[in-house]
Amino acid sequence: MPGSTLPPFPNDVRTHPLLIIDYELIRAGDVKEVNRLWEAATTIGFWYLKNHGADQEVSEMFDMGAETMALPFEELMTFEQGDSGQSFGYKKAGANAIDATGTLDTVEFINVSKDDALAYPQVIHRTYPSTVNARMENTIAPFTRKGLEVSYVVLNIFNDKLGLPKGTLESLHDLEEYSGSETRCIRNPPVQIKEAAKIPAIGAHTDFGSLSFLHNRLGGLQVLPPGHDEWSYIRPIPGHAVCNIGDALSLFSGGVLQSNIHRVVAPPGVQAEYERWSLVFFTRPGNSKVLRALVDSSHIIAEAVKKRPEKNFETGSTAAEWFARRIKNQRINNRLGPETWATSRGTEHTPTVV
Ligand SMILES: O=C(O)CCC(=O)C(=O)O
Ligand SMILES: [Fe+2]
Repeated sequence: MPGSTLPPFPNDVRTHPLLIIDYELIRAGDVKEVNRLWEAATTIGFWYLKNHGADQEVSEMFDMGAETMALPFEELMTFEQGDSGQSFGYKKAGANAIDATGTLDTVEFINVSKDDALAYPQVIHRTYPSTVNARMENTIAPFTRKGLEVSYVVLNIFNDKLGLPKGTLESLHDLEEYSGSETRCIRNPPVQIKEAAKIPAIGAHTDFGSLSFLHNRLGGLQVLPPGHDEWSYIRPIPGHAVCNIGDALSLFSGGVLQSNIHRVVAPPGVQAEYERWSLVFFTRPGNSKVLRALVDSSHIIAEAVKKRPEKNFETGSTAAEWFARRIKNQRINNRLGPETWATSRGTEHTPTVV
């Protein structure tokens, strides 16, 4: 289980360094630290976050994940996401494609909606396995609140830097509006045969929403930094979250904020022999919000859009539609051919390396 003695991340694999941002400093408005966050957000869209104060919540969420994945498979399957584009619920390994040819993913995960977590015992979107219910109020809701708190701090900084009227990004992520925001606890089994280690566990993608607050114990997360043609690992650092920007913020900001492509492969070296657990809180816009560059509210965004006429920042899609389209078309049951994969894509460029 996560937290037990795990072998260290090896030193002989390619890694990409990320800026380490101090949450306490950005929360207090430290100008230098805010500028470092802005640099990370506008170059690669990934950074480490330290001093986030969520260690206890994270550890309990991993316990929730382990308890849930230990339930009988048949029971978990009664809480499945399904094929309609709904994200909340259980996803078995092999339910998603990881590429255009329909190769299957190897991870199972449990997604819990922020709306269900915060309203519990009221059911907003769906019901969950008993292990999730048992920890809804004491584990999942506190982690959800922590993820949202971090996101609002970061969103308000971006709001300022983008020259948007006060509260614009926050209102696009109105706590009161139902949204695709969710927690996800992921389990990837150890690789049995060496060959399998070469196949990604989660295929190359950009995240669907605005901000992701990710916690890793073992390696396996890789990024393809802008201008690079080789994947690099992100080295997990104990107590540090990895934060990244998703499609929605990239679109709202006219591409100023970077939604970078990433994937998950087997952990490197001897770490491959261990189960890989990861945990994410995804902050996504309110369901009704239209994904488009906020050109009318910020001259910075208007200028950025003008400079990139080849890019479409007018999706004509609400956050709910964007999200459902991506989820639905990566489900293997919905696959008709490579075009289904293409329909599941967001703002990511097509990587030329595999
Ligand atoms: O497990 C990880 O490290 C990353 C997971 C991820 O990229 C995702 O669920 O979107
Ligand atoms: Fe991701």
